Amino acid sequence: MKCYQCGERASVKCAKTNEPTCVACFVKWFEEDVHKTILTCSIFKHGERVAIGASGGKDSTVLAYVLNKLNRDYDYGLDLLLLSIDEGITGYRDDSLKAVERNEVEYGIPLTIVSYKDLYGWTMDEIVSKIGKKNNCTFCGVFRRQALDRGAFKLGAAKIVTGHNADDMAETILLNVLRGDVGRLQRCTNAITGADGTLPRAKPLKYSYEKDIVMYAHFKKLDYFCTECIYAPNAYRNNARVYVKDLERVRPQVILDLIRSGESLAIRSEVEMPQVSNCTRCGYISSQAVCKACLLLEGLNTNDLTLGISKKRKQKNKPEEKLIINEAEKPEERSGCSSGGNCGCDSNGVVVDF
Ligand SMILES: Nc1ncnc2c1ncn2[C@@H]1O[C@H](COP(=O)(O)OP(=O)(O)OP(=O)(O)O)[C@@H](O)[C@H]1O
Repeated sequence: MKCYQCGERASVKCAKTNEPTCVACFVKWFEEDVHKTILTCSIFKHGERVAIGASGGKDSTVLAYVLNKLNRDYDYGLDLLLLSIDEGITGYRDDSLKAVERNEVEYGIPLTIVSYKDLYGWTMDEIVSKIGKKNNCTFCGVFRRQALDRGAFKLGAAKIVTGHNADDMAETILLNVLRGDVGRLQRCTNAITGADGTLPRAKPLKYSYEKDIVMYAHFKKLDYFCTECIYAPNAYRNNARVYVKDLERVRPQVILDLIRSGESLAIRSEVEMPQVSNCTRCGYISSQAVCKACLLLEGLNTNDLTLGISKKRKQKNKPEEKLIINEAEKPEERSGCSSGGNCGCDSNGVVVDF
């Protein structure tokens, strides 16, 4: 087979375009594709300080490498920083952070590590030994989201970028449809979120297929850590993942189509959305008087492990949300994980935006 770009011998099939290509053309195409997303979604302003959420996994490693390259090649003028959150998971995060530390040296991007232990007084190992594996993703996701914000704020960053990819987006859209979570369904496709007062978060890989990311990391010999979190149980998200992968085998275009479907949905203007203010305890942005991280923390410190988890407690302030395509349904109350990524929590604790 010949490379569809240069006519030389093809050695790989690009997952997103389904075209045979040679390594050199694939690498160039992948970088240009991310550049195109950055431009069309107006992800950066020239001269911005940007914190890259660096977990040491494939996505954020590719993101850091490609952003660093595009920043030089296209003179974005970005001041790039690596920001890692150490959740305190022995045998998982400690190993993946070693990969980030090596990349700090290799890419010449300064790294800051913020730990749950320092911020909250608890490691995930300690939390899991107290609460067990059920709901632990809720704690981890809520804490991580806030930790990334706090770390980036401390660094003076104007924006956080994460390695969420097109497959993540497609799964998340599907999960939000399956749960009827229309508020998140509307938000989860945005390339930039955070208009509600938190630091803006951007996803430059939102149109990049996971298979292409893995291929790029392979061709560029990038140094990353490749293991699932030891505390992720059998996730409801995994069903969506398997389903999307099955569909992708039949029709690769399905991932992009799902994203475009999600992007096209809108909530009717008269629907009331949560009002955002500041947590009365920690000052962090929150749609409740006390933010979820403070509630969870209080629960841990007072042995009331339903605090911030229990559905009953949460019911009061949840606004009604309706999807434009369905007038009648009010979404079920749900508590849950805010990891927004591949957290792996089950259907008791689910939050599926980023
Ligand atoms: N501990 C962390 N520190 C900093 N950023 C993180 C951390 N965990 C996740 N992120 C950010 O959130 C994104 C999505 O995280 P998720 O847990 O879904 O992992 P993933 O899809 O396997 O990504 P990766 O391959 O980068 O680990 C990551 O790409 C990264 O940008």
